Amino acid sequence: MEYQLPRLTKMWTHLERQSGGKVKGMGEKQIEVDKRILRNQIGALKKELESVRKHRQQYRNRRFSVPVPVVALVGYTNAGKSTLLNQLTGADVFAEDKLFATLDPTTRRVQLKNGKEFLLTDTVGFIQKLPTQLVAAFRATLEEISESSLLVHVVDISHPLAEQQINAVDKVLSELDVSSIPRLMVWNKVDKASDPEKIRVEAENRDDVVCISALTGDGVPEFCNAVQEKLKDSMVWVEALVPFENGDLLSTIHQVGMVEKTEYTERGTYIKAHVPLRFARLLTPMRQLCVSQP
Ligand SMILES: Nc1nc2c(ncn2[C@@H]2O[C@H](COP(=O)(O)OP(=O)(O)OP(=O)(O)O)[C@@H](O)[C@H]2O)c(=O)[nH]1
Ligand SMILES: [Mg+2]
Repeated sequence: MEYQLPRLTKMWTHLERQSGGKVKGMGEKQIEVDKRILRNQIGALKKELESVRKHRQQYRNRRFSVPVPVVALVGYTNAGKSTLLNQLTGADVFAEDKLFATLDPTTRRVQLKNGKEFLLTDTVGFIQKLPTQLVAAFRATLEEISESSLLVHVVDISHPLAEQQINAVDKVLSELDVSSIPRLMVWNKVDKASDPEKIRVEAENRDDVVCISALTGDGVPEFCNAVQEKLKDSMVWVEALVPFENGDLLSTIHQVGMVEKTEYTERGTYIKAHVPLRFARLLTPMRQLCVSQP
């Protein structure tokens, strides 16, 4: 609409010519009416965007109180992000609509068979040359990305322009303040590629690339493992003594962290693990307890 606004005038020039000046006044009035309608619509949409934004902020705040890592799917439009989300929250992986699983329409809770879990956020697909006015409309998605623990870049590797699409996504990401967030690249649609074996070999030779087919589920377990490994990058190492009465904390550590060692002592459970930073803060008193031990 912002694109249309200054161009409205041209739509009426044919009328002017047709009726030789007589209707010119009328046409101009009509333009004013059209412009006003457009401006009102733009205003209403902006208000709506702002309320969506506030709403999502509230969701995120609530989500912050639960220390589950957030993984954001990013990528060029049509790369298969939504398909991957569906595949992960479908039959192979247990996913449930409870608590923060329904926090917003595109974030789902993914619970793996090994008891680990993370939140997976599907985002709006990127396109080349995102117009600046559109960036406002994408803001909610972009905010979601900047607050996640891991960015999964989904690529349609069967696409002839895959390389250019990767660059376009990287460019958008470089314009956001997300360079500190770990990344994982996923080559999707291997099933559709002309030479899947060649692509698999190439992916194996590279760090940070996992080959999958979101449609058939091929490679998805390996993808989950890679996500777990990568999430470790955003976690901190803690050693803590958790009193028995805080048993619920222990199960949360197992759910969201990577436990290396547990030992049952008289004073509680001694645990060594990688946990999300926010959660580590929660454990602070117990960490001191551990340090003060002889
Ligand atoms: N053959 C094949 N097709 C796939 C695969 N993954 C996704 N697709 C198809 O690709 C199309 C786009 O998939 P989406 O999941 O909607 O892509 P998206 O990245 O969410 O797209 P946007 O929402 O526009 O950003 C759909 O028709 C999918 O069925 C795959 O692994 N193999
Ligand atoms: Mg999608």
